[in-house]
Amino acid sequence: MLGDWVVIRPRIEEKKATIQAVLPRKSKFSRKTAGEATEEQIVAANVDTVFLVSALNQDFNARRLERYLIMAWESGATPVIILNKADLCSNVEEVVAEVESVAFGVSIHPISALHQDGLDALNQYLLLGRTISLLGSSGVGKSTLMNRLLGREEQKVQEVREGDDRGRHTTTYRQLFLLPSGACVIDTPGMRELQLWEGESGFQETFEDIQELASQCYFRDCQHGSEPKCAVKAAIAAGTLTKDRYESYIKLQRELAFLARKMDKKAQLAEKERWKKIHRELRGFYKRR
Ligand SMILES: Nc1nc2c(ncn2[C@@H]2O[C@H](COP(=O)(O)OP(=O)(O)OP(=O)(O)O)[C@@H](O)[C@H]2O)c(=O)[nH]1
Ligand SMILES: [Zn+2]
Repeated sequence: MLGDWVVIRPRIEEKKATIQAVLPRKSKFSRKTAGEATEEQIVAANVDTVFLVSALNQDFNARRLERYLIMAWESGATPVIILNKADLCSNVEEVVAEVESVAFGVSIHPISALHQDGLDALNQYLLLGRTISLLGSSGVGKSTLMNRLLGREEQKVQEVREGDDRGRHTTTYRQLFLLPSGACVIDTPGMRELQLWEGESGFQETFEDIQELASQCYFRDCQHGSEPKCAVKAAIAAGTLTKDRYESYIKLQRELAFLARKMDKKAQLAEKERWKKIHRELRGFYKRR
């Protein structure tokens, strides 16, 4: 898996190396496999820091950022928000304040990859042995930033050799870059197509403010509908919680619940199959007696 740390045994004469062991993963980015099946597909492993890149010349989309934050927290990596194209924005501080209001305690760095402004602030994440990854919509400047970090225009693609437990080897070309500082950057198309997957704990962290409010509702199982003494509704009325953010919370909650139900169904089917097989085997066993 892209990002895995492995123990290798060099075979000097053959100019080859064998993977002896894969170290336990600290974090993983996964997505649903395409299509109907809800299977987990790991896209990248051991990412320490994920740069959530957006562009300051586009309308800031708080809802999209919330999704990205969920994925980042869920993966086990630490999210850092990069606001690129600061050169095209006249109210950077205003936007930073707006971003702060949806991303509690997450570091925010306005930069211009094109003009190499503000990049020094990123050095703290690019330490020897650390792995970072870039996540963000098309056109926000991820490739430009990558090239700046690399200190060269050309992206070099490293070959990653993987083996599965059957010992069969497949060679896949993915993108893992080594920076001059000794940090690794993972830039795979897979990271760019991430979909929500089991975002439960990431969801809790992203919507900490609403969770906190909900804990103050009079009824413990308050649905924030027609219940009296609802802290969530009170906050919306008072303007301390925006309606948009609350609606986004509800929408993402539904999405996650839907995913959970789908996975549940799959688990039930698998259990049924398992019992069918056991019964078949038992029948065979009694017949033979
Ligand atoms: N003005 C300005 N333009 C930038 C900056 N960074 C990138 N760009 C431009 O934005 C465009 C898109 O940049 P890319 O680096 O290709 O964006 P990307 O996120 O890699 O896009 P995808 O590969 O489609 O995901 C290019 O024309 C860049 O020159 C910046 O800081 N300021
Ligand atoms: Zn309530």
